Amino acid sequence: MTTTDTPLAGVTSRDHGGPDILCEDLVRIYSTEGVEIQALQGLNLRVEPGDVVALVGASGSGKSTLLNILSGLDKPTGGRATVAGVNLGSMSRTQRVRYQRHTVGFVWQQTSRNLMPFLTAAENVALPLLISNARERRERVGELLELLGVADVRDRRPAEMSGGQQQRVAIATAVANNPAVLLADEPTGELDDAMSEIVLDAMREASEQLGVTVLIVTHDPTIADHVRRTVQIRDGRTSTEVLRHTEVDEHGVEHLVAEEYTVIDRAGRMQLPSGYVTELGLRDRVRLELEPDHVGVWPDAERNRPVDPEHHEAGSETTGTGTRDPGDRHTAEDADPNAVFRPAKEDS
Ligand SMILES: Nc1ncnc2c1ncn2[C@@H]1O[C@H](COP(=O)(O)OP(=O)(O)OP(=O)(O)O)[C@@H](O)[C@H]1O
Repeated sequence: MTTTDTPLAGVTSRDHGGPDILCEDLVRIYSTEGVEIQALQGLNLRVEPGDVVALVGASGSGKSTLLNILSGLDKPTGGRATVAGVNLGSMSRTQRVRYQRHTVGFVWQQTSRNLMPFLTAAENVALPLLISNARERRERVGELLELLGVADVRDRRPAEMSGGQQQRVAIATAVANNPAVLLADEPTGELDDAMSEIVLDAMREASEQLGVTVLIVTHDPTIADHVRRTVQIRDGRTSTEVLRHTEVDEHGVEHLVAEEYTVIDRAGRMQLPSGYVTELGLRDRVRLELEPDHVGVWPDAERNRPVDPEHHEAGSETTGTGTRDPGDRHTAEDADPNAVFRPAKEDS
C-alpha cells in the first residue's frame, strides 16, 4: 500500500512526499428529482506544499462542490482526490473526523460561522487544541494571535471585533492544530477592499511562517493580485491558470510578470481560451503543427475556403487567392500569432 492509498498515515500529514492537493479526473454528479447535474466533470488540480492558490470561477462552475469534497464534507462520484497523502474516497467516519481535525483547516465566508460567539478570540483559538489534547496551548494561542496581527483583541468576543479581525482570528483557529492545508471559501466576501487586503496578507504570512498550503475559493478577481497562482474553473473543470512572479529589469526595477497558461489533462486534452476561438473563428476542427518548441493551431482551411467551381481541378486545392498543391502548408504568418502555444516556462 502506498502513502497515497493510506488514509491518515500520521497526525500532521506533513511528510507524505507528494503534492498537498491532487485531484485526478474528479467527477461529482448530483441527482435531484430524476435530473442529473454534473457539477464536476473530470477536474484535475495539483497544488504543491506551501503554495497559496486562488480558485476563481463564475457562479455554478463547481467551486463549492470541490471545496466540499476537499474538506471531507462530501464524496466524489468518480475520479480521485488526495489531500496531504489522504485518499478522500476511502475514509471511514472516524478517519474523516481526524482528517477534519488535523489535516485540513477551514475558513468560511460568514464570519459568524467561523467562531463561537460566546468565547473570546484566545478561547476560540484554544478550542481545537483543547479537543485534540495538545500541549503548551497557552504559548501556541499567543504565537498564532501575534502572527495574525490580532494579539490586541485576544480577550474580546467576536461581536466586539471588526469583520477583518474576526477573519484573522478564524485563520488562527483554523491553523491551530498545524494542518497541512487551509481551505478558505470566499474569506473576504463580507469585507471591504482595505480589510480584504489585510486578511489576504495575513493568510499569506501564515502560509510562509507555518508552511501551510492555502486554497482560496472566490468570485473576487482582485484576490488574484495577492497570490502567485490563480486557477480558473469553468463548467466543472480547471481551464486556465495565471502564474505571477517578479522580474528585475536592466535598471534594477522590479516588475510583476503574469503569464496565462491553458490546463492540459493527462490525456492531452485542453480548452482554448474563448477569445482565441472567437478571434480566429475556430470551430469543429483545427489543424495542429508540431514545431521544435511549440504547437501551432490553425483554423480549418477547408471549411473557410470559398467554393469556386471554375477553378476547381482534381488533385489540387483552390484557395481564395489561387490554386495550391495539397502538400502546401500554411506558414505561421497565415495565422494570428495568438494561436501559437509555447510550452510553459519554468516559473522561478
Ligand atoms: N446539492 C446540490 N444538488 C443539486 N445540484 C447542486 C447541488 N450543489 C450544487 N449543485 C449544482 O452544481 C453546480 C455547481 O455548483 P457549485 O455550488 O459548486 O458552484 P459554485 O462555483 O460554488 O457557485 P457559487 O459561486 O454561486 O457558489 C451548479 O449547477 C449547482 O446548481
